[in-house]
Amino acid sequence: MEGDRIEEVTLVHSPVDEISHLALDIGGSLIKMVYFSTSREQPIDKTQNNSSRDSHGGVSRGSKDGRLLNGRLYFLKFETSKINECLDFISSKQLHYRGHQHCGFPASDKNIIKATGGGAFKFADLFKEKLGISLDKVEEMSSLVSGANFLLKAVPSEAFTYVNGQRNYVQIDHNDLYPYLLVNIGSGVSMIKVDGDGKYERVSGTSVGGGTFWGLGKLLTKCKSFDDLLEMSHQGNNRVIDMLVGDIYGGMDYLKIGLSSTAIASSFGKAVSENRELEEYRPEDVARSLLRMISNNIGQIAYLNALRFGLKKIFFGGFFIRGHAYTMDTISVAVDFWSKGEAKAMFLRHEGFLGALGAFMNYQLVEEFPDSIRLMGEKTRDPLVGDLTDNGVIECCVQASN
Ligand SMILES: Nc1ncnc2c1ncn2[C@@H]1O[C@H](COP(=O)(O)OP(=O)(O)OP(=O)(O)O)[C@@H](O)[C@H]1O
Ligand SMILES: CC(C)(CO)[C@@H](O)C(=O)NCCC(=O)O
Repeated sequence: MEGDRIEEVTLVHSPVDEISHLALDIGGSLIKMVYFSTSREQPIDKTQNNSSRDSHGGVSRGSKDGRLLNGRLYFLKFETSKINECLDFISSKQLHYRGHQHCGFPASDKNIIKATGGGAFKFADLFKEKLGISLDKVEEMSSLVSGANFLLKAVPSEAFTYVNGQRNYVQIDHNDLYPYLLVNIGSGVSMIKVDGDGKYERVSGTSVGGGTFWGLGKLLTKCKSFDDLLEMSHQGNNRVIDMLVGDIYGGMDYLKIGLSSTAIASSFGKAVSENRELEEYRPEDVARSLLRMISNNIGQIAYLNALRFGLKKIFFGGFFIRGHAYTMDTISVAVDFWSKGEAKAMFLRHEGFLGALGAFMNYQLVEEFPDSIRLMGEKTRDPLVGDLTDNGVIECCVQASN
C-alpha cells in the first residue's frame, strides 16, 4: 500500500471535518477512492458577499439552483491485493458513517456506497461482512465516461498533449467535445467511443495493458514496486534488446515504407540472436523495452479504433500512465506516426480517477446539475502542476440541490 502517502493526505483532515459521499472504483490492480469533505477550519471567502457558514462549517452560498459548498475532494488509492488496508482505512475514519446527512447534501442512505469496477461485485460480501456496507454498483464503462466527461467539461487545463517533452494544455470547446475515443489503460485496456453524456460504446479492448507491464516487469527485473519499474525504464536504453530496422538493414533507413533505421523492427528481438541470459541484461534496459512495447501497441490499437470511427481526439486515462514522460511520449509518437499527424493523443491530469469520480457523480446530488462540481485546485496551487497521479486533495465547490 502507499500507506505513508495516505497518512500525508489524511493529516489534512481535522476531526471536525464533515465527510460525505464516498465512492470507490475497485479494479484488478488498484482501488481508487474519492470522497468529499467540508472543513470547519476553512476560511470564508470574504469577497463573496452572499456567503454564510452552514450549520456544519462548510461555506455555503444560496443560488437559484441550489447550494454551493466549498470543500475538498480527497483522492486515494490502495492495492486491490491489500484490500484489507482499504477496509481498515474506511473503518478508522468512519467514512461510511460520517456526514451523510451533513454538508447540505440530500441525505444518502447510511452504509450504502457507490462502487464501480469488477471489485464491486467480487468484494461485495467482504464489505458487508467487515463493515456492514452495501455496495451500490455503478457500471464500470459508464463511470469511466461520466468521470471523463465531467473532468473535460468542468476542470480547466485537464487535458494536454505531450510532444517533444512538452505538455501543451488543450482548451476544451464544450460544443465540440464529442465524439472522442477514451482509452482507459488499467490492468487491461478499454477503448470507448464517447458521443455525449451517457452516450457511449465500448468498441475495443486489449489484455496487453498496465497489468502486463507490471507483471512482466516484475518477473523480468525482480523490481519490488511499480514506481521502481517506471524509474528503471527511465534510466534504460531499449536499443540494447529491441531489434531496430537498422540492425536488419545494416544501419540504413527503410524509407520506402516509412521506417527510419532507429525504428523498432521487433520488440525484444535482439535477445534471440545474442544468446545472453536475462541476468546479463541491465534491468533498466529490459524495463525500457517493455514499456516501449506496451505503450506503442496501445497507441497503435487506439489509433486503429479512432480510424475505424473517424475520431480525431483520443484521450488516454488509467493508472498505467502515471504522468510518466516516456510512456506519454511513446503513445503520442505512435498515434502521430500511424495517423500521419491526423489524430491527437491527449492525456488527463486526473488519469487514474475517472471511474471513481464517475461513481461519485452517480450520487443524486449532481443529478440535476451534471456540471456543477467544480474542482478548483487552482485556488490553492498552480493548476499546471496539480496532477493527480497519486493520492491527493483538491479544493472544490459542489452544487447540491435540496
Ligand atoms: N502503485 C501501483 N501499484 C500497482 N500498479 C500501479 C501502481 N501505479 C500505477 N500502476 C499501474 O496501473 C495499473 C492499474 O491501473 P488502474 O488502477 O487504472 O486499473 P484497474 O482499475 O486496477 O484495472 P482494471 O480496470 O483492468 O480492472 C497497473 O496495472 C499498473 O500498470
Ligand atoms: C475487464 C476490464 C473491463 C476490467 O476493468 C479491463 O481489464 C479490460 O478492459 N480488459 C481488456 C479485455 C479485452 O477487451 O480484451
